[in-house]
Amino acid sequence: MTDTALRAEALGKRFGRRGRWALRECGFRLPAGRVCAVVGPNGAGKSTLLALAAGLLPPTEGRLTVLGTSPAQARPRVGFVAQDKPLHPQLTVAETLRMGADLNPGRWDAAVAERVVAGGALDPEARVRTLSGGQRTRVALALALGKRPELLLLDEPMADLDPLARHELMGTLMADAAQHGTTIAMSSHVVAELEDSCDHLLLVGDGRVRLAGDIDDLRSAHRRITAEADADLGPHTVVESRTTGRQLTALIRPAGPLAGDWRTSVPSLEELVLAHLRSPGAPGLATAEAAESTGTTEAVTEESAA
Ligand SMILES: Nc1ncnc2c1ncn2[C@@H]1O[C@H](COP(=O)(O)OP(=O)(O)OP(=O)(O)O)[C@@H](O)[C@H]1O
Repeated sequence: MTDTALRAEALGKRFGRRGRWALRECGFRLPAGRVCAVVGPNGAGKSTLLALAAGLLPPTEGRLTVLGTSPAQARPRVGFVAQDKPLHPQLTVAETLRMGADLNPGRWDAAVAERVVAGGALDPEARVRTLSGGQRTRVALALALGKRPELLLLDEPMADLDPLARHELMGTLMADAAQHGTTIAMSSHVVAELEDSCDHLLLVGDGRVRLAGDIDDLRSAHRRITAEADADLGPHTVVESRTTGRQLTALIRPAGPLAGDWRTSVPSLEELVLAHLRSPGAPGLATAEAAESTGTTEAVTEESAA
């Protein structure tokens, strides 16, 4: 078993010869066994990245390695729930699960698939086309989990689920991942919801990787500070700063000791993500374990996001 679930090297994807680059020069590593939040603004390239990892799109340049091999070869070991949850509308729920079993001989975990469906009290004889958006999501998740994947790619899986269903399915996902050591890469716009379940972050902005690494490491590499308006932020990397009256508040990456009269705190995941989203020009950061080229002994390596 490889210790790296995903490795991107100078990965780029452009739709059409003259189209815009959806992803460009992406380099990162996602260690196996992590639950990774993939976040970023609309159009940042999150779905494109997940579709590349699922082997549904070819890269335009660079390379993406999935579970130590090519995305196409890894496909039997990868579960993917796309944003639009494509399913066969004319099949019933029970037939859909039987199809999952037929397509994954020797791998299919009927118990987990049935548990996911049963949680929503779905009628097994209901046709997929008659299901609500959230109910369809449940069937798509059952198919993906039943495949007993080593890597689960989820594109905004919780978007159309009610709060109780979110809570219940997130719990099922996390328990299952912990029990089987499954790696999860999950895109979402609800950052606060990811804080409890994810331990790894990939922040994508304008087709580039802005932050990559263990969430606790990334948080502790930053500080929220409050200081006098004329405070000298000197050698520190400033992600964002704002002056109101005589007070300066900022999110920085310290490059040395901080002034004693500053009030400082470690940012939450949401504060960290929001600050980087508000400042698309701020320099990116990949922790050593998440940087594409490993072997560095530094705790963090900085990359210019220029
Ligand atoms: N099939 C396609 N053909 C042409 N352009 C595409 C296609 N799919 C995506 N794009 C473009 O690629 C860029 C990245 O899109 P992508 O769907 O990956 O973003 P995203 O981060 O998932 O956005 P959202 O949060 O809105 O789902 C966008 O500029 C989008 O218009």
